[in-house]
Amino acid sequence: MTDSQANTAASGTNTANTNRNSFANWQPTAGMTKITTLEMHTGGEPLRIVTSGFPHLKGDTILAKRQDCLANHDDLRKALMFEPRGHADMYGALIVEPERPDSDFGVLFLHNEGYSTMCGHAIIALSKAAVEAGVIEACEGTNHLRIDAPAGLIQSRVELVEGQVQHVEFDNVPSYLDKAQQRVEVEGIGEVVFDLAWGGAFYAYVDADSIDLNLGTDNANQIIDWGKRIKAAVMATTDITHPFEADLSFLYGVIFTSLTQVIHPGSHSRNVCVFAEGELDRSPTGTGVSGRAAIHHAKGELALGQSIQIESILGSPFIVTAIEACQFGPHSAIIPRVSGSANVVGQHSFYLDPADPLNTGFIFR
Ligand SMILES: O=C(O)[C@H]1NCC[C@@H]1O
Repeated sequence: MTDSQANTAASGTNTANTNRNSFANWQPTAGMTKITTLEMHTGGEPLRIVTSGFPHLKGDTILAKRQDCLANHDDLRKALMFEPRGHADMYGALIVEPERPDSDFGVLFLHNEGYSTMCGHAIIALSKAAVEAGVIEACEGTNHLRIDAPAGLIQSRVELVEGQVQHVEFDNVPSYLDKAQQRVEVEGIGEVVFDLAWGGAFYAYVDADSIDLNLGTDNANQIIDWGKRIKAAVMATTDITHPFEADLSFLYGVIFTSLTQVIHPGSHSRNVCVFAEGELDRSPTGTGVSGRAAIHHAKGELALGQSIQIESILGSPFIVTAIEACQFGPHSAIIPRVSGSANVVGQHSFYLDPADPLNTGFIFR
């Protein structure tokens, strides 16, 4: 008996003309907006790259385009990040025209609360995809990319061996320790000691062992809850000022670190980042490991040229190297170099139906 005969026999009379594959013939109705994406992850952290369907953004700089997106197209960010198309921990990248004449492209980073200033896991995924998709003309050996992010110019390199991507790394913006060993009282936790550092975004770094916080996957809810509480307390008590840009002067998240809770013998430590509206980074956080390198360098624990491997809540690794020292406004800074790996998981065609009451989505967090 064929599949279709079996189907007819099992389901009774009106199924003679049933074609179970005809769902694939569905076509959008007039008025629907179509947005296509390439779906990737870097060390487990999702990246939804918008490939078509997003309106052109106005502004000569990436920060101006970021403002335009927030003011005029924020519903599209929500539609792509929130359920039912995304989820509370979704992350996205929107490719825009660069602001520097010799850059390959510009990028805005999207998350559950708004638009971040820089994103290392996204840069790793975008660099790999740019080579594989032909965004730049790639060759065997080292391919160089220049990407304009809100926080500044990011230079990445993609190593191709026999047509396969073998290694991706990027040099971040100058990163520095802003305030060391600050103390804050946090409701439900008690006194928390943190370092404030900039690595393309501002984070409060808290030693998880000092507050008895388990950084395992089985404790994700408590990590998110404590991350949100500490973020609120730090924001209420701490001056956060980028040396050049008011638009970059905000606390993005809290990074819990641990030298003891590591699963790979090669790992120096673990980073678990809670950012935006309680998003939990599955990767070790590219901007976060940049801030870590700056902190360790400032404390005399990481020399120039020295690398450490930092693992995520999943154990996925990034390697960060302090490659050179520089001055960033009033701050002694370093340039961090970060490497990690990313994979493609799919491609989507999303539709927004004006008749859908949940068009712009929802999240539970
Ligand atoms: O890798 C990073 O830098 C990012 N991952 C999610 C939060 C940060 O933007």
